[in-house]
Amino acid sequence: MGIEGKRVSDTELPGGPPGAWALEARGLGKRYRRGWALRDCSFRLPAGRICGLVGPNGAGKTTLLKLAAQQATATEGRLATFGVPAADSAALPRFAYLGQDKPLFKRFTVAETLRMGRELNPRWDGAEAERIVRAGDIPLDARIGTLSGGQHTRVAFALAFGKRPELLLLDEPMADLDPVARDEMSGLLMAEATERGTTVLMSSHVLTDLEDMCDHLLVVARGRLRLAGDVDTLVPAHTLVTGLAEDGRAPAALDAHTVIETRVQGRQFHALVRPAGELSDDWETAEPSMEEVLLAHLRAPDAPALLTGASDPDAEGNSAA
Ligand SMILES: Nc1ncnc2c1ncn2[C@@H]1O[C@H](COP(=O)(O)OP(=O)(O)OP(=O)(O)O)[C@@H](O)[C@H]1O
Repeated sequence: MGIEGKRVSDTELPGGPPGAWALEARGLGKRYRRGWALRDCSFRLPAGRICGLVGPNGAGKTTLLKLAAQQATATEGRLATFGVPAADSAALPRFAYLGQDKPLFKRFTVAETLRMGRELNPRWDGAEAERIVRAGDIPLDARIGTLSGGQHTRVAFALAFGKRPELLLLDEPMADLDPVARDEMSGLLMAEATERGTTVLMSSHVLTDLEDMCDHLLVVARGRLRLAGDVDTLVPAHTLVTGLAEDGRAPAALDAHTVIETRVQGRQFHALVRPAGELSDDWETAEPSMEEVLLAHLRAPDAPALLTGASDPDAEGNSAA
């Protein structure tokens, strides 16, 4: 992708065989009649990560998930799931997709829905699917059309988990769950990832959920990838800087660094930067939280992109595939 920002060199991940990447995109783009929903998107998502997919409304998150889930076809570029082209039928048993609308047959009962899951999926884990449904006190003989929004979501989760996928693609999965169900589902997701090595790619606007759960991030804005990498390399690549403003503006010396966002309040400026060397001793510095980094990038969608470590397929030493 046309990255003008700097890249942080890899510290942990090797180039790895193609299967090491749950997803690998190269120059991926999707154009609808109104224009490009996603463009020039290149990244790798290492297997086993819980990845938050973040971006403003209309950024291209659902489009990316749909391309990975065979719900849409790419206009340009390539996307692979565990080294298999994402549009290939061989990729089908390896992922489960929970879209925003979570379509289920309204006339089916919950039991019939789970039975359908068993018949369609060779690796079906009926005990797990039923456990998830029962934990929400949902009667197995209830028709899907009579369930509340949150109950409907729980059954959709049960279907997705029951499939025992290697990659879970979730589009704002928690949106209509109550706080207890949210907590339970996020616990399930984390258990899946740690116990089975399941990779999760999950879009959400709830930054606190992402901060609690995710160890990896993809940030998109205006159809372009803005951030990709492990939280513990992406977040420390940024610094919060506070100091005295000069003539009501952030000091010119700040321009030596990659400035994501600046604000002036009274006599002081506050900035989030990616330091390109030593920061002035005149300024106070602090490590930002993940939420602070994400909010700054959401407010500044045109900030230079950053892909850390093995996330960047075009970085030196990462171009094995
Ligand atoms: N089927 C479609 N036909 C035409 N345009 C579409 C279609 N689906 C998405 N788009 C457009 O593509 C762009 C990206 O949409 P997408 O749904 O991927 O965004 P998003 O990041 O998931 O947004 P949100 O956070 O609001 O769910 C938007 O401008 C949207 O209007």
